[in-house]
Amino acid sequence: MIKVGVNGYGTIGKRVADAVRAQPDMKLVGVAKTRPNYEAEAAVRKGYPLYAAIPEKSDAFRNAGIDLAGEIDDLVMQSDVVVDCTPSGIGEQNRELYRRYDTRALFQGGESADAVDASFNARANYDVARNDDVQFVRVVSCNTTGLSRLMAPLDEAFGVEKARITLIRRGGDPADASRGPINDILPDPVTVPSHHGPDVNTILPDLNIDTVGVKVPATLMHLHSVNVTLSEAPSVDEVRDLLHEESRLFLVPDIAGIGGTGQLKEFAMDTGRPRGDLWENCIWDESLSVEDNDLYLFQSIHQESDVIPENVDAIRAIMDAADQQESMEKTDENLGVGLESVFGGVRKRITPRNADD
Ligand SMILES: NC(=O)C1=CN([C@@H]2O[C@H](COP(=O)(O)OP(=O)(O)OC[C@H]3O[C@@H](n4cnc5c(N)ncnc54)[C@H](OP(=O)(O)O)[C@@H]3O)[C@@H](O)[C@H]2O)C=CC1
Ligand SMILES: O=C(OP(=O)(O)O)[C@H](O)COP(=O)(O)O
Repeated sequence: MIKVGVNGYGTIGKRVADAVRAQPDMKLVGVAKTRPNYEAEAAVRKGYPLYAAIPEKSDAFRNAGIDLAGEIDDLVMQSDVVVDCTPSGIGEQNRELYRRYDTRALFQGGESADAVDASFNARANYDVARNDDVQFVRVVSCNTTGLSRLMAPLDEAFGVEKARITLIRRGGDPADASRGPINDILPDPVTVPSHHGPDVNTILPDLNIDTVGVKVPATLMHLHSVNVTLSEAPSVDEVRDLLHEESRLFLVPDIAGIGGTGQLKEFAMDTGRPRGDLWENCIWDESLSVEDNDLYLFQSIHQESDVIPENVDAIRAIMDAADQQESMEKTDENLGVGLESVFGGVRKRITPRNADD
């Protein structure tokens, strides 16, 4: 049983805590927060032991009538792995805390690649974390996760000569009031190519990729306009079959009438996904096209949740508790990852286990 602590219980941290609880081979030791706000209340209601992330602020919890299980040092001592989900840049400051107790730690995309021993994506480079010398691993950002998951199978099957991606980035998360209201369209970053390409190269070092980013007044999901020049010229159906086999790529069927991210999120909520989360890349099936060697498609990324299964797999990888296929299948099964439309014509995914049937 892997004992897991979550330091930082916000957009990502609360989802990681729920995902860890859903894994039979993991035990959630507790979650750490700095203040007794509505998210702390939710943690208590879920029965998650609450720890004071900043010991000097412990009284705020007691004064609010919330019993603490301890302070952050206690959480770190009791955990095999801590998933640091603090705001960008704070994770790096916590490294000494984890080192003090020889506790492995996962960081998120807001931390620098230089602050860790390895950057991680389960589909593209799972084994990079399975090394005794690796104490700190970064689960790359939502955009880099979405790009790595797509590029890995394309490169393996057809070879990628050059990828050019335009990222239409949401302006902020729905609950992130500090960044709204938003009313502009910004080249962001204005410098091109953007940081996303080099970030994908922390996962796929040899991939030839250029990215540009804009920010728009939206909060629900990111949208990627993808062009990939392949070494071969596959048919659209060959590309479709390849992508369909990937559990974390959802081909949005045209018959579903899903025209945008709002309807995608509605679909997720209608199907009973917790918080309306979409752990998968959502690729518009109708957008798939191949012109000579050039593949084009649109995909949407749910920034608040696509990194969640990646964190679960990174826990097993950093503990060397499972290989890539075993971990991804276990994560997908226990979390419920792998959207399939109920509409006719959507073939059952051939998983490695089924492939021999
Ligand atoms: N949101 C997104 O779209 C994505 C974010 N990420 C990355 O995930 C990380 C977390 O982001 P996100 O969840 O959005 O951030 P949030 O602001 O939603 O949550 C961060 C949480 O950390 C807590 N916190 C603040 N300071 C500390 C501290 N010193 N010690 C412990 N906890 C603290 C805050 O809780 P409190 O109320 O207690 O202060 C807050 O709830 C960042 O690196 C980000 O780049 C990655 C992918 C997507
Ligand atoms: O943290 C994120 O976005 P944010 O910094 O706009 O909140 C997401 O990880 C996306 O970041 P990216 O667009 O730099 O990949």
